Amino acid sequence: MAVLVTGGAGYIGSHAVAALLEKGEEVVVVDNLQQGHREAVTGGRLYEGDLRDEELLDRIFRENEIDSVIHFAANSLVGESMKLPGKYYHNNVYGTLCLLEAMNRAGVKRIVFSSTAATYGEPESVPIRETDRTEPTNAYGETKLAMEKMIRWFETAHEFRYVSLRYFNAAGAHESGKIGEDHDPETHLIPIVLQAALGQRPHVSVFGEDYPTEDGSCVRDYIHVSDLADAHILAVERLRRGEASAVYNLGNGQGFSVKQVIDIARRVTGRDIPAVIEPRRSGDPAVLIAASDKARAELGWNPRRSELEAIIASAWGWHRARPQGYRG
Ligand SMILES: NC(=O)c1ccc[n+]([C@@H]2O[C@H](COP(=O)([O-])OP(=O)(O)OC[C@H]3O[C@@H](n4cnc5c(N)ncnc54)[C@H](O)[C@@H]3O)[C@@H](O)[C@H]2O)c1
Ligand SMILES: O=c1ccn([C@@H]2O[C@H](COP(=O)(O)OP(=O)(O)O[C@H]3O[C@H](CO)[C@@H](O)[C@H](O)[C@H]3O)[C@@H](O)[C@H]2O)c(=O)[nH]1
Repeated sequence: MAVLVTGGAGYIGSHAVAALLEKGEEVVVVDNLQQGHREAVTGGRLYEGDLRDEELLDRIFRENEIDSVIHFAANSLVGESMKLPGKYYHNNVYGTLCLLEAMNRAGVKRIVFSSTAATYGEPESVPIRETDRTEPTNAYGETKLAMEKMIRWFETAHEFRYVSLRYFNAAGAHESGKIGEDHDPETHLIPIVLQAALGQRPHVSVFGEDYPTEDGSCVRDYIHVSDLADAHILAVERLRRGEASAVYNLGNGQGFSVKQVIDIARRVTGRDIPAVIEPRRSGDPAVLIAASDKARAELGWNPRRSELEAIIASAWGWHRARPQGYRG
């Protein structure tokens, strides 16, 4: 039986594909390569195409013996979603609807879903637990919450089983050095900081220093992409055991401000990284830190690369070896 990975040529998806292959799983990927890279798919079978192409999805389910789906494919940028909410509703919500309908037609009812800390919005308390209020402050988080709820209704009506994984901020690269983060344009903090360290950017912009945090910049919980990948394997195994649907936070439970991330990157790289204070980016909550005890207890998840220095060093290894990403 194969696992279908949507968005498997993207950053986190490609690391999940690598982890599945390491476990001996058969893997099928569908990706429209708008953000993904052919080279990032290190094995299995790749279909280049869009989730909203129903005929393609039916063909994929016909041509492969798929028992579970891991659904990464989405647009996922907080800032962009505030300018182009329609793009997010169309790709994320309608794309997920097409996927669920195709799964239902094919009788495939297990799904692991890439959800996000952005579903919570401004947290009611920190660290954030899965039972806390979900009130997104950006259109991206709103679409992800809608996708989670849509999957729940497919459980009620069609006996789907799901695991929704609400990841906090993914960072780092695969230990093989073969895959890592490469977005165009890049908007994520850690790769931007490392591009500045490489001299590819004149400076890093710090979006806001008037947040109610210790140094005024936003605080996030950074989690290594390979630790995230491991959680997906555990989630597929949970669904195969026939256990109940569930929602899990995935983070390290430690918050770092934008300024702290830049300081740690200066230490790790030994390079000067100029920073410039700029206005807030629309849609950003001040603080996002995970309580992940539930994933540890129920999934047996054990993140092994938790130190931010090690996470940044892992990303630095990739950026230094591949300064042009998959193009270089
Ligand atoms: N990066 C993070 O820190 C983070 C945190 C929380 C949640 N997430 C979620 O994890 C998932 C993966 O994030 P990522 O950082 O790897 O993003 P990414 O952009 O690198 O990967 C997404 C992949 O999906 C593909 N894709 C998008 N829409 C598609 C469509 N309609 N049909 C086919 N392929 C499509 C893209 O080409 C890309 O390869 C997303 O769903 C995102 O919302 C990411
Ligand atoms: O040049 C930059 C880029 C980012 N930031 C700040 O750094 C923090 C992290 O930003 P970024 O790396 O863009 O990640 P988030 O906006 O926190 O979102 C990521 O993390 C979320 C989970 O927390 C996921 O859902 C999203 O898909 C993923 O993009 C935020 O406070 C940004 O305002 C800057 O100050 N300067």
